Amino acid sequence: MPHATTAKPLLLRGFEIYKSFLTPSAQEAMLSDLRDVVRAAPLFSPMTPYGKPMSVRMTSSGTYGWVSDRRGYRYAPQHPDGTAWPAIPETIMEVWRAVSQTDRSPDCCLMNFYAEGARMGLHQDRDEADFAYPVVSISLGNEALFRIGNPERGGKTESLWLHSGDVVVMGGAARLTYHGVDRIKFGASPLMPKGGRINLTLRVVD
Ligand SMILES: O=C(O)CCC(=O)C(=O)O
Ligand SMILES: [Fe+2]
Repeated sequence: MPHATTAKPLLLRGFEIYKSFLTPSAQEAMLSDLRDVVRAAPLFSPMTPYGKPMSVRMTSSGTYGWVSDRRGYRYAPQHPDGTAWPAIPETIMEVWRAVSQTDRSPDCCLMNFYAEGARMGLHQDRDEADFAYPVVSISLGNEALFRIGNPERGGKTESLWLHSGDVVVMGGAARLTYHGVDRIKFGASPLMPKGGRINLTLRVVD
């Protein structure tokens, strides 16, 4: 498995943060797989139930993908264009197997694309059936200011910059901890010369 380190993660409010988990060549291999995913399941701009488009563009791989429209947020077995989601690439599955501490496979790999100005408000990931399974997050491309709150709404928060190749495990007592992305440092990066950030989250859905 071509990741740089399995050294002990940093712990921040129960989130396990593996800095530089993926080597530059592992990131390149993953990005190449993601180009195939996007060809099969194009990025789309989800509508919030309030009728406002989200600033990130999204797609998924796996048995389920995450969709959002005026009917609300949910996991769906098909892309909005009606086709099945492509399989989760093996380069991504390897990360899950290395850090998730479960034998269960993920059902969904949600891909968020952050263009200039995109962000994600503080939220909990709670559309999954069983919160005993972690959510595993992989960052590629531009750095993101990631904010971590508390298991309940409100209270003090802490932020850190996530870099390309970093992996975060949101599990255990922190599985329902609020988190979000305040901003990205948009610009050319070695991995993505045109700029932008990709975040992948692996999830057990049902
Ligand atoms: O982009 C990130 O780092 C976090 C994404 C996220 O929280 C989500 O997709 O639920
Ligand atoms: Fe999330």
